[in-house]
Amino acid sequence: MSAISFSSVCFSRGHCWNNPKEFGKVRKQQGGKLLVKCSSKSGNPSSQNAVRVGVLGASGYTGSEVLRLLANHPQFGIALMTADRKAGQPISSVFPHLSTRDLPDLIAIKDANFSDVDAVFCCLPHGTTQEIIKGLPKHLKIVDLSADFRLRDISEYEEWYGQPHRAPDLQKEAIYGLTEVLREEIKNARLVANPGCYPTSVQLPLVPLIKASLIEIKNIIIDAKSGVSGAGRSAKENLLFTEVTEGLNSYGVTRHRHVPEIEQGLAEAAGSKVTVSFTPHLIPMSRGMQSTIYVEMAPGVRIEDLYQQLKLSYEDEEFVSVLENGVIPRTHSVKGTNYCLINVFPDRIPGRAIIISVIDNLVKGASGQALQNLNLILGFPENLGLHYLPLF
Ligand SMILES: NC(=O)C1=CN([C@@H]2O[C@H](COP(=O)(O)OP(=O)(O)OC[C@H]3O[C@@H](n4cnc5c(N)ncnc54)[C@H](OP(=O)(O)O)[C@@H]3O)[C@@H](O)[C@H]2O)C=CC1
Ligand SMILES: CC(=O)N[C@@H](CCC(=O)OP(=O)(O)O)C(=O)O
Repeated sequence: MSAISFSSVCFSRGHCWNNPKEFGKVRKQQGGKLLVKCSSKSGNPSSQNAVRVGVLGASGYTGSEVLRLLANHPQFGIALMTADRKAGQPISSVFPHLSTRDLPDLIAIKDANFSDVDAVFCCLPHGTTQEIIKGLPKHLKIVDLSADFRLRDISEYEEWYGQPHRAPDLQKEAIYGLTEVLREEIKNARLVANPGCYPTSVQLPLVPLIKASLIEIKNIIIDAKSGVSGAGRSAKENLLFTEVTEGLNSYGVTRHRHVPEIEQGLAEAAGSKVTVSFTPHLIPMSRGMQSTIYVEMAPGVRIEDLYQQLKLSYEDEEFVSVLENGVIPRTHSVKGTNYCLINVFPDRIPGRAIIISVIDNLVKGASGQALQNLNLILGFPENLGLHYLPLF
């Protein structure tokens, strides 16, 4: 990263954004000074100005999504990509849709040389990640997409993940990466624990409402649904087409490992313990996630108060939008993008509200938010490389 100058270089408007409003936002965010330069070839690791990025677990779904997003990033070049079973293979044989990019072959982590790498996205299964990150050189900035550093209390990690935490010192250093909520802390982090997909979709609507004491912190019910890519790419019987298609499958009923992560974030917003009822479901689509959340409003609070609070909280946020009154968020509208769309509706039971939040589990729920976080850590505009319209 030493080759990068973060100041006084030009910003090619045509290449980076085509939306003058967004361009204006970046100017504002950077105090009117344009800080980065667009390289002519996205994702080119040899670019003189590129931050050299490693993608650990590039043969998995979130890893491949990082590769897709980085193809549109003017400053991050891919220096190395690792795999486990697929080590030694070119990316074209693992993900043919990425074969048009000039990318390095997949290698095993033990063969990776990080001396020339600035930052890594760690897209590995939880449980294996702690040991791997512990062994990485200290100069690396790390965004970890697994659950291994999300729970501040390591005894809680052991309880929910069924094994003792293997890097307690690193856990103390890790910053939880819910960007819109912890932006300032993330800017100074070396290791960011990127949130889980369900916890992202739940905390984004609930944190501002809890902070403003507009909803009760008891009786929160979360009914959540995920596309099948949420379960990763490795083969499992319950993920076969025949098991998933034309049906709805509840899982993790009464005890899903995202419960402590959700409760941790909501408790921080409330300043006291919060418990939630949470049931996830697998639905027959490849990507996308919806959380339908049932809450009790605080005494005297009206649905309009919830709506206005959410609007206010996210009015300056590019990636979280509160829809117009009455418009129902749909997973179609966020497919392939880093957006979270939210809306709030009055329940027919007086005093209760229904909140709907949608994200793409692989983007805002994983690789997109991870890129948002790495942009922040490295001092770039946080939306760099994240301008995608929905695939619908
Ligand atoms: N999928 C999603 O929507 C989300 C996932 N996450 C989290 O992100 C992480 C990655 O998820 P996802 O991409 O879906 O998972 P995948 O199963 O699709 O990919 C896992 C990757 O890790 C590699 N790998 C597996 N075991 C090892 C090991 N022992 N040592 C080194 N590399 C290994 C695999 O290599 P190979 O294929 O070559 O064996 C593959 O590249 C997980 O922790 C997941 O929980 C977070 C939010 C959302
Ligand atoms: C559909 C599906 O199986 N989804 C995964 C969650 C994906 C995710 O966010 O997982 P991490 O916490 O591991 O990062 C699950 O329920 O375990």
